[in-house]
Amino acid sequence: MGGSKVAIIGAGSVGATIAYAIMLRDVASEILLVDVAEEVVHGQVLDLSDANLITSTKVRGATYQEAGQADVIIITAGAKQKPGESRTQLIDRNYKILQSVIGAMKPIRQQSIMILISNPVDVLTHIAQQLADIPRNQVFGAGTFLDTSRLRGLLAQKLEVSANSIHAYVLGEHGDTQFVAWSSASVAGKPLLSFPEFKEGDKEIIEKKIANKAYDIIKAKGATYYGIGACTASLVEAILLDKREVRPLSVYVDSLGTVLSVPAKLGFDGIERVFDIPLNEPERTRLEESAASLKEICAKYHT
Ligand SMILES: NC(=O)C1=CN([C@@H]2O[C@H](COP(=O)(O)OP(=O)(O)OC[C@H]3O[C@@H](n4cnc5c(N)ncnc54)[C@H](O)[C@@H]3O)[C@@H](O)[C@H]2O)C=CC1
Ligand SMILES: CC(=O)C(=O)O
Repeated sequence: MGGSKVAIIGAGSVGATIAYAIMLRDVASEILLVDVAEEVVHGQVLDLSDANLITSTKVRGATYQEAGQADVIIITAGAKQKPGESRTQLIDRNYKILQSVIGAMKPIRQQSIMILISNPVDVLTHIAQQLADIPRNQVFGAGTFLDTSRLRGLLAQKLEVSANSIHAYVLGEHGDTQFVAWSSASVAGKPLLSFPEFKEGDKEIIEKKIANKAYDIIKAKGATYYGIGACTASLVEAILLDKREVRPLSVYVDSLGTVLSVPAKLGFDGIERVFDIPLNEPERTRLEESAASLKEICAKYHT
């Protein structure tokens, strides 16, 4: 493991929480923090380095150029939603920030893996794939991994089994057009919809709760960061340890001509395979609608 460097661009709430979660997993030798707010980087480095007794991961401030040479580059720089604001409403501000951040890191090391977190994550991933000058399968977004964690948490409570033992995905946009692939959800090889604890009416209630969760957290405390911190640290571990985990991630889907979340295999080389998950007719329609809505936004930002 010696020598793995993870750069985090944007040292605000999300960037610092991702750094902290990576440090607790002890999978990287060094974390490089970059932010336009130098005082924020200074404070985060001082604070995070106090965890030194329980981790061997070092943390320091760095330049964009150093970050561009890291093994994994995580982009969290940018504006966050105000209460009631949608993720897509951030696009104008965060497109400009992404352009300047990628430009400042260039030339990016050809083997680097880039993970997009800033919102709207699907659109920004698409743009980053065009700008970064590294292979497309090495640039992906956290997508609906966090929403899927939210889904499995709710199902775990209902079925009284561990969230890890539930196979179910939120797919499409990490945003308002996302949907749950109920028809393929299962526990112990048994379709979720066949469990007596799970009622038809639960689908709509659960889907609404997941779609609204970020809005509810932002209304209550201004930002979400623990969930994405934990999810992103596990993605970094999957890359550095070549775990080949299957996660719903923002990837380019050839058949849809855009970037959105479908299950994908993640390992040392980045996205190593994109899976064509079986969907019923209404779910297929929702995936296509999600793609159409993202394509409309992406069309305005083509480089
Ligand atoms: N994909 C996901 O599941 C999630 C995405 N997010 C997104 O993450 C982003 C960050 O959220 P927070 O950390 O809460 O915001 P924050 O405001 O706490 O931090 C953002 C940081 O970006 C920095 N920044 C701005 N322009 C920069 C530049 N050109 N170079 C380097 N740093 C720059 C700011 O100085 C600030 O420190 C938002 O877009 C938010 O919507 C948040 C939670 C989950
Ligand atoms: C902010 C955001 O994208 C989330 O918590 O899902």
